[in-house]
Amino acid sequence: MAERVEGFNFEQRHGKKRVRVARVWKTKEGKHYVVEWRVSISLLSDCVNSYLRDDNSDIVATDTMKNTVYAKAKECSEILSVENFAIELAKHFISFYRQVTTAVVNIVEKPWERIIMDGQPHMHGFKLGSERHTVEAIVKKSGALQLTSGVEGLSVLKTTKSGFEGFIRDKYTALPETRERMLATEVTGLWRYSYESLSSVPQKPLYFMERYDDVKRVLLETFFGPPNVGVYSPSVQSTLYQMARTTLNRFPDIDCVQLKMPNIHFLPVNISNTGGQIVKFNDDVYLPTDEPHGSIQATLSRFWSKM
Ligand SMILES: O=c1[nH]c(=O)c2[nH]c(=O)[nH]c2[nH]1
Repeated sequence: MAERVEGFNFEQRHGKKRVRVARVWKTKEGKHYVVEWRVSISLLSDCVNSYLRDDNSDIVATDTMKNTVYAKAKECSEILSVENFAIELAKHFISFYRQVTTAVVNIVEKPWERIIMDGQPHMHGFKLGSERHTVEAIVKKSGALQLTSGVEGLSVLKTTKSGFEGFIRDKYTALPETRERMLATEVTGLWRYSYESLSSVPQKPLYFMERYDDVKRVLLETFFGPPNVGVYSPSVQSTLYQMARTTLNRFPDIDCVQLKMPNIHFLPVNISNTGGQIVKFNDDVYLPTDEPHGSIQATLSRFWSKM
């Protein structure tokens, strides 16, 4: 949203980043639910006078934005998905302030999972899982919506059914071709929902929580293949594409999927000394590494998607 000021193009936004809030809900039977969110808000608003004329009369203070996170968390008397909370917050900013034209709310949910003890779900005990659920809700004054959910830190590894062959060989190429290697990555995924207005969002409070679990399941099933036989991966690229394609085919209300899948290398270990070979690699002993890593990402969207 650029505007012209003093003969320049000018774009601005302001907000509060990384506001941390936890919310607990308790049923009459004593079962507790907890979420922990890291909320970032960014407002596009008509407040150019604060930049140009030392006039803050159109500024929503970022401190007020922070307080609003806690006030809205308090107001949510029933458990709700992180998507619905993001939409509620954004809706507040665009409807409460005449100056605000667009609200952008990003939230990362910390993966607190209910503890199971002796096969029994604990009433109020939780442990931290690994991957994080993310959301971005962009809401305009008109009620137009862009809703993108995601997962980050989804670390996965398979010990076989992966290879890499037929790539370009030149004077700098040393990598042998293989049909047997480890495949490890940390998936970052984003998927954009097709709901393009506040009024079209499904009303069920836990709809997007279920979707998140379902999308994750599809991503994992496609990566690993069936439990007993797996599925062969000819490259990270091919597996990534299958994961994105299956997601779009399975979920009609998702228009666009972006996946980032770094290729995290496990190097074969071979060690020799003058006396001979100490360790000979036989698809068994590896050197795990973080860096350098391959970087592979792609976005797949339906023809009519705007992303
Ligand atoms: O699946 C892979 N894709 C690549 O692009 C690549 N490049 C590389 O060195 N190893 C691999 N593996």
